[in-house]
Amino acid sequence: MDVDSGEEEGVEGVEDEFHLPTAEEREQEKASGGPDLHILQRRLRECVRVLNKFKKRGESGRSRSEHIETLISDIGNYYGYNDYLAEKLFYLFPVEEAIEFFEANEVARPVTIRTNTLRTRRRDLAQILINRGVNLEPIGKWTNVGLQVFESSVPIGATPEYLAGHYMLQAASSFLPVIALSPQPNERVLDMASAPGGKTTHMSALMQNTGVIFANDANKARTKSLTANVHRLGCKNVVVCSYDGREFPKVMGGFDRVLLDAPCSGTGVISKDSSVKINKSDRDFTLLSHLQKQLILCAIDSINPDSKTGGYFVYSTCSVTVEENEGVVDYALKKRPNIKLVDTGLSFGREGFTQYRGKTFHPSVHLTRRFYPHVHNMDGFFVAKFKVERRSKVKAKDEEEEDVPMPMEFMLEKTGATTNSEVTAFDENEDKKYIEDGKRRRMRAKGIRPPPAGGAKTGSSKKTVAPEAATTEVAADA
Ligand SMILES: C[S@@+](CC[C@H](N)C(=O)[O-])C[C@H]1O[C@@H](n2cnc3c(N)ncnc32)[C@H](O)[C@@H]1O
Repeated sequence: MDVDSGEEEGVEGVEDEFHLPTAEEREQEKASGGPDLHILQRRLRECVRVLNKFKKRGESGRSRSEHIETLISDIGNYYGYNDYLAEKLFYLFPVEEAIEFFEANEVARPVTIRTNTLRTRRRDLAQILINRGVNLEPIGKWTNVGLQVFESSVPIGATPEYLAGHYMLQAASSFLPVIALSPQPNERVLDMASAPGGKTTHMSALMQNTGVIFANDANKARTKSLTANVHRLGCKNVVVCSYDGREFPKVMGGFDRVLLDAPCSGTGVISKDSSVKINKSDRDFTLLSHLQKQLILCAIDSINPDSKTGGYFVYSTCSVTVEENEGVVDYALKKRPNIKLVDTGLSFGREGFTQYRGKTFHPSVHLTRRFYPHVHNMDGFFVAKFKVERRSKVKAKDEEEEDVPMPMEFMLEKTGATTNSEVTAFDENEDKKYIEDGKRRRMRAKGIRPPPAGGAKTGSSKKTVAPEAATTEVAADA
């Protein structure tokens, strides 16, 4: 559908006849089998146009939220989403862009392949495939192994080169978390949810078949295709295993790098699997984000913070919802004071949300990256990269300045206070013991032996404790 924002005044004459149906009229419409396609198309276009300049174009007596309600319901009907998901996805974007997103989900993404550098070079692979009648081109400057297939006179998943493991049929978005993780030769790496192995085999190639990758997946049946891909692509540094990711690091730990390409709702890959449009409910998102939060902590705890070459962790999903992405990342930051977000190293992608519909995330969440079908012509995707440090180092670091300033919500969260006034109205007498303990700990950290407990002077009782001091103390204990 072509979304016309109606910026030109010339179209106003025709558009003025538009009438937003009342709730009653919409009920009647529903009862008679829903509005026909042309009415829906027109209404979608008109609602977008009105919402773009609501003050000027809004129907008198009808609110902005009435227009939005109708628009979301019409999006659901027109593109075939349940109301719940239509609304959830709609609010990710400005009005006009939301329509572009829903439209892009109706179009298949380009077919892309990843050259397996363990077996060949991209230039050689491209030449052989061109000779077989495949029309292709490098995907973009950001990858030196990807090729986009425009058309092919042979089935791209059954050429002799495919069978010999010279390439992997892989969505362009799937390259991104591996590029961000950037595993190095001779490292010990965990791919916590790895089947069918697109990312595992990519990592194996970047590590030049050295070191070791534990390719895990909880679903044993799916590890068959994982093992098959590992063999076909000639990856000799991969050990396949099947544990629930939540059993790590008990089963294994001490990794230089970990990738958690988490199980997710798949709202980024609707063009591939349109069943997502109707089969996801509120409960699914609650359960998924709960699992993702459990997995992310286990992934973080599986990393060796003393790794000489790494100490990095990447979290990714093929979903665009905030609770599966920024919400999970923010949760991990709160639960593990020894991690920080770092730049993904990816040259494109939109910044992650630091605020969303009344929720505020840690400011460093802007370092995460979002990818969209209508913007980047690839599946919807999310990538976050963390550096994991020793917990004791974090204690020492608390004496220094934070890399990223802590917003008030975080101070409250970490101090256990629930309102701003609880921090500022700090009762020094009541908390004397804790202040003393804090001072003694800081002295010990600086190598000074503190006076015996109870004997130290706490200074003027009027002196207020800076919220930062309260925060770092709690963080150091966490
Ligand atoms: C997005 S897919 C992984 C795709 C894979 N990384 C690739 O590139 O080919 C998510 C995977 O998580 C696995 N999974 C689901 N729950 C899990 C759990 N609790 N622990 C480990 N893996 C899990 C699923 O079986 C699925 O294969």
